[in-house]
Amino acid sequence: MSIILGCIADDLTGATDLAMILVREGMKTVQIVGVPDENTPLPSAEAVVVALKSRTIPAAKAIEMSVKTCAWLRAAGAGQIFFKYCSTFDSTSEGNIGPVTDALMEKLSCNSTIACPAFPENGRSVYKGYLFVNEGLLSESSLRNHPLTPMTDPNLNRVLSSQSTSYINNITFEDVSRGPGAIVDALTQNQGTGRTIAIIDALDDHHLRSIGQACKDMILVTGGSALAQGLPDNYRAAGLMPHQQRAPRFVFPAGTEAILSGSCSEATLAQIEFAKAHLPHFQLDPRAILDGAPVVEQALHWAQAVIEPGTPVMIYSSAPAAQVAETQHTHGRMESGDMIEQTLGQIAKCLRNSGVKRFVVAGGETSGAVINALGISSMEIGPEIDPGVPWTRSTGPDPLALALKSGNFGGENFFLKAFAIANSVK
Ligand SMILES: Nc1ncnc2c1ncn2[C@@H]1O[C@H](COP(=O)(O)OP(=O)(O)OP(=O)(O)O)[C@@H](O)[C@H]1O
Ligand SMILES: O=C(O)[C@@H](O)C(=O)CO
Repeated sequence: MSIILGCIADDLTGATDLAMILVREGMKTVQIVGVPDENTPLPSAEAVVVALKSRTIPAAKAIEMSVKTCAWLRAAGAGQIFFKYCSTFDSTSEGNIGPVTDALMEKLSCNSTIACPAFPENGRSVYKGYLFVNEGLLSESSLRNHPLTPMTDPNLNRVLSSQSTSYINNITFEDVSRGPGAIVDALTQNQGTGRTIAIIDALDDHHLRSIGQACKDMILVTGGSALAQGLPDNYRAAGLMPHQQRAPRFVFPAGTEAILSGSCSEATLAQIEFAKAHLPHFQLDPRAILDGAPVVEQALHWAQAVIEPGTPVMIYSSAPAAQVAETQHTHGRMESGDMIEQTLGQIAKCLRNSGVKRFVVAGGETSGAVINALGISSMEIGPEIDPGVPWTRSTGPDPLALALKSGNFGGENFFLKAFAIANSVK
């Protein structure tokens, strides 16, 4: 089977978020982890989402990984490429978003694409080129304190212009609300200005579906996961996929359960507080990790004494912004982030070896580290827990169930809800 849509996601939780939206819209979707190569088997799927860990790495490396992935997806038959980044436009100031978009346009010989991070179901909207999170501007949300990519400018044109060599313009909601024809007209006005990225307003899913329809002939589309919801209808209209198909059955592997969190977002901190009242929990001390103390052994020793079927354990390094800033001040932002991620990855590996089969992991970078440590190379998508977060199952022998949660996603009871769903599926 030749694939229709090829997606490049800059982190792991973002990739599962996108894959779930495609599945929800009726596309057979498989997620691959890491840059695919000649040894990567071609999945039997209509859409392939490749999860990279390229959001916070140097731009040149992010370009290299994304361009290689794009070449693989094109060779596998993808007629359209989707570059997925965060709905809060998370990137370092040098970006991966601008440089990777430029490089993909170059690679695909295209002069025009769009950028739209809006995800209305999760409170992200773009209005007059400004990114809003719930009721306020991005820069007034907790994302201004993100441990790796603090977002302090809500003006997407300014952010992208500082990262990209393309011409950046805006298509505002007045055009978007007039429907796909008006959006195509607005995009056509860019022609002749050289390589152009249009930042498109979207306030609701109806806008996103119109934008999706307007992009049917665009070889490269960039944005948040919700932008993809309009694309499968284009493929159906073009006769590339059937109008209806049944989702494959999703079976949860039997075994014990664990939550691992390195996310320091406000949503995750509230979810941890909620879960602490119900589950055994163990807080990792970042200073001990950074000082080389035997933290992995200590966490495992604790876990082995309390874990039992039906009682998930929760191990977390998550801490409020002031504590994170203190750790970063003494040990460096990327360095401390990386060491804490590696520690959670090692803990995951040891827990798997001791019988844990169902993991909930909070945080995009943390999920990337955990999946790498577990050696997982591809995943199938299962039931939705909360908007943007599905259960997934690793492919191959001895599968694991994994729920990879973006930092800011999920309701307060997310961790308990995830296991309740897993235990209700027979
Ligand atoms: N106590 C801590 N002090 C400093 N850094 C921490 C601490 N705990 C975790 N970190 C680091 O903070 C970063 C959190 O990023 P991660 O992407 O995992 O979560 P997130 O940003 O909330 O999620 P997402 O990217 O999905 O929104 C990781 O690099 C993690 O190692
Ligand atoms: O788009 C989002 O907000 C998420 O899928 C994500 O990428 C967070 O890391």
